[in-house]
Amino acid sequence: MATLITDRILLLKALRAAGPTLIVAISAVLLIASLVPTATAVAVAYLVSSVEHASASALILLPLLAFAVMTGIGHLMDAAKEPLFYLARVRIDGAHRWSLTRLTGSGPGIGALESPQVQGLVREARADPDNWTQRTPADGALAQLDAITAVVGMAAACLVLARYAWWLIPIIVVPAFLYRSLERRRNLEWYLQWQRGMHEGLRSEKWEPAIVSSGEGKETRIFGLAAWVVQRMQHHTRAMFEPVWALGGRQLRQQWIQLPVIVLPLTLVYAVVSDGAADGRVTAAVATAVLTAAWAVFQVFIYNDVRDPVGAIACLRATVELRNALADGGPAAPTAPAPAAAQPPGTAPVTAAAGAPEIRFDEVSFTYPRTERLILDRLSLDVRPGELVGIVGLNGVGKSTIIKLLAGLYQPTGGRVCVDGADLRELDVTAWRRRLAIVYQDFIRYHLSIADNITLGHPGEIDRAALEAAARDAGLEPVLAELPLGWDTPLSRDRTDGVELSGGQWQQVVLARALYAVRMGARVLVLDEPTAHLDVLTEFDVFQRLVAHKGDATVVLISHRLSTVRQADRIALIEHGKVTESGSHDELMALGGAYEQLFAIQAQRFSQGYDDRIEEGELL
Ligand SMILES: Nc1ncnc2c1ncn2[C@@H]1O[C@H](COP(=O)(O)OP(=O)(O)OP(=O)(O)O)[C@@H](O)[C@H]1O
Repeated sequence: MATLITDRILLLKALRAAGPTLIVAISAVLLIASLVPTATAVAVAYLVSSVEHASASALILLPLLAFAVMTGIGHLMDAAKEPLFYLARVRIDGAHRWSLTRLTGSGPGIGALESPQVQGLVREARADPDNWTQRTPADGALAQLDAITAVVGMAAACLVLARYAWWLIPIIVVPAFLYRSLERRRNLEWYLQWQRGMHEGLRSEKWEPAIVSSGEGKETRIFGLAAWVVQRMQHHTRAMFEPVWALGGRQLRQQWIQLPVIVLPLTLVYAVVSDGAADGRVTAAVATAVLTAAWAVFQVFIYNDVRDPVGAIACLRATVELRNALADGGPAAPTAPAPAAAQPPGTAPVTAAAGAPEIRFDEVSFTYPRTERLILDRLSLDVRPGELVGIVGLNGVGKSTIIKLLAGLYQPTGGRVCVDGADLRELDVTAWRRRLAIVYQDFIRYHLSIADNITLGHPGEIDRAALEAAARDAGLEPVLAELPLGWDTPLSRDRTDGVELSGGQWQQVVLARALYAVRMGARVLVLDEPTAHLDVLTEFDVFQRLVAHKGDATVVLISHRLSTVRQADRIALIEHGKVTESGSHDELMALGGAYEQLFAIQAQRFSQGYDDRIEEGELL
C-alpha cells in the first residue's frame, strides 16, 4: 500500500514539468469530459420527459438543444484532450530525458556506466518507447489525472443512480472496480511478458548494423555471413515475440470472462428500473436517466486509461536508482575495488590560464570496477612541465588505462595521481579536463563538418586562426584542398556533399581537434596511438610540428611506433603494471633492456622503406 502511494506521488510529481497552466487546462478538460456521460443521462431524461408531456413540438426544442450541447461538449473535450496531452508529454518526457542526459553525461567517471546493471537502468529510464506497451513518465502522470477525474465522473453518475435507490450504487460500482482490476492484471501480465523478452529484442538489434551499415556490412559480405546473421536476428526476434503472441492469444480467449462483469449488473439494474417504470413507481424519464447513468459508470472506467502505469513507474524508479548508482560510482561486485568517488564538494579550482603542469603518478594501483585483475601495480611516473614523455609497452599492459586515470575517468584503487602537487581527486575535474587535450584510440567521428569536428576540441566561439593552424599542424591542408565545401564539408557520406575520410585522414582530423584545444588553452596534450593509421611521411611531418610546439604543453605520447617515440624527452616502458625502464632513447638503448629488444625487432621489421630511413636518421 505504501509503495502504491509513493508510486502515485512519484507520478504526480512528474506533472510539475508540464507547467501549472497546462495542468489546470488538462484537469478542466478531463473533469468536464468525465461529467459528460452523467450530464448526457440527465439531458436524455429531460428529453424523454419533454416528449412525454409536450403538447407542442416547440417545447422539446430546449431539451433537444441541451442534449446536443452535451454531445457537442463531449466531442469538444475529446478533441481538446489529444493536443493538450501531446504538449504535456513533450514537456514532461522532454524534461525527464534532459535530466537523464545530464545525469549520465556529467558524472566525473565512466566506471559506473560500464556496469551492465547501470546500462539496464539507463535503458529502462530513457523513456523512449520501442513498442506501444512501454510507457513514459508523462503517460503515467497523465493517467493519474485521468484516474482522479474518472472517480469524480463516477461519483456524479452515482448521484443519479441514488435518485432511484442508493443500493444500486454498490451493484454497479463494485463490478466496475472489479472490471478495472481485471483489466489492470491483463495489462501487467502483458507488460511483464514484453519485459522478459526485451533482451532478445536487443540482441537482435545488435546484429542490424552487420546487415545495413557500410562499415560492418563489408565483413558480412566478404565472409558471406548475411544469411547467417539474418537467421540469428530471426531467432532472437522469435524468442521475443512468440511468448507475447501466445499470451495475446490466451488473453483474447479469456476476454469473455470480463463480459459478465459488465452485463450482469447492468441487466439487473435494467430489470429493476424497468419494473419500477412499468409499475409507475418511477417515470420513464427517471428510468432513462438511471439506466444511462449505470452505463456511464462503466463508460467512465472503460474509456479512462486503465492500462497500469507500471512501465512509467519502472521508468521513474530506474531514474532514482540510476542517480544513486552513479553517485556511488556504480554497483560493484563483492571483490571489486573501491568505486570511483564523485567529485567532493569544495574542491580546489583549476584555472585554464595556468601553464603546463607537472604530473605525477605516485605508487598508483588500479583494477577496473567489477574485475579482479590488477592492471597497474604501484606505478610511479613523473612528467615534468612542458616535457614530452613517451609511454611504450606491449598490448594490454595498461598504457591507455594510465590516460583514463589522468583524465579522472576512473579513480586509482591505490596511490594517487597528482597535478602540480595536488591530488587529482581534490581538483575540480571539469576545470582539469579543460586543461587536457586527448586523442583517444577510439575517437568520435562526429557526423558534422570538418570545421566542427576540429573545433569541438574547445567548444564555444570558433577561433579561425587557431583552427587553420591546428589543421596545418595536423597535416590536413592537402585533405582540405580536396573537400567540395571546404571547411563546411560534412564528414559523412550520409549527408549531402558529405565525404568519407580514410582512417589516416580521420586520425589527422582528431589530432587537429586536440591541437586546436592546445591553441585554445589546454596545457596537457595526450596522444594515444595518434599516428597508427598515418603513412610514414605524414607521421614524420606531423610529429616534427608537434615537437616544435613542445614546451607550450606537457605532452604524453603512447605509441607502438618506436621510431616516433624515440624523439620524446623521456620514454617509460610499462611492464607488469609498473614502469620498468625510463630514460631517453639513447639511455634506454645503452641500457640494453626490454626497450632495446623491442626497438631492435621493429628496426628489423622495417628494414626496408621509410621507417628504415628514419631509423637510420636520414629523415630526422
Ligand atoms: N573498461 C574496462 N573494463 C575492464 N577491463 C578493461 C577495460 N579497459 C581495458 N581493460 C583491460 O585493461 C588492460 C589494459 O588495457 P589498456 O587499454 O590500458 O592497454 P594498452 O596498454 O593501452 O593496450 P594497447 O597497446 O593494446 O592499446 C587490458 O587487459 C584490458 O582488457
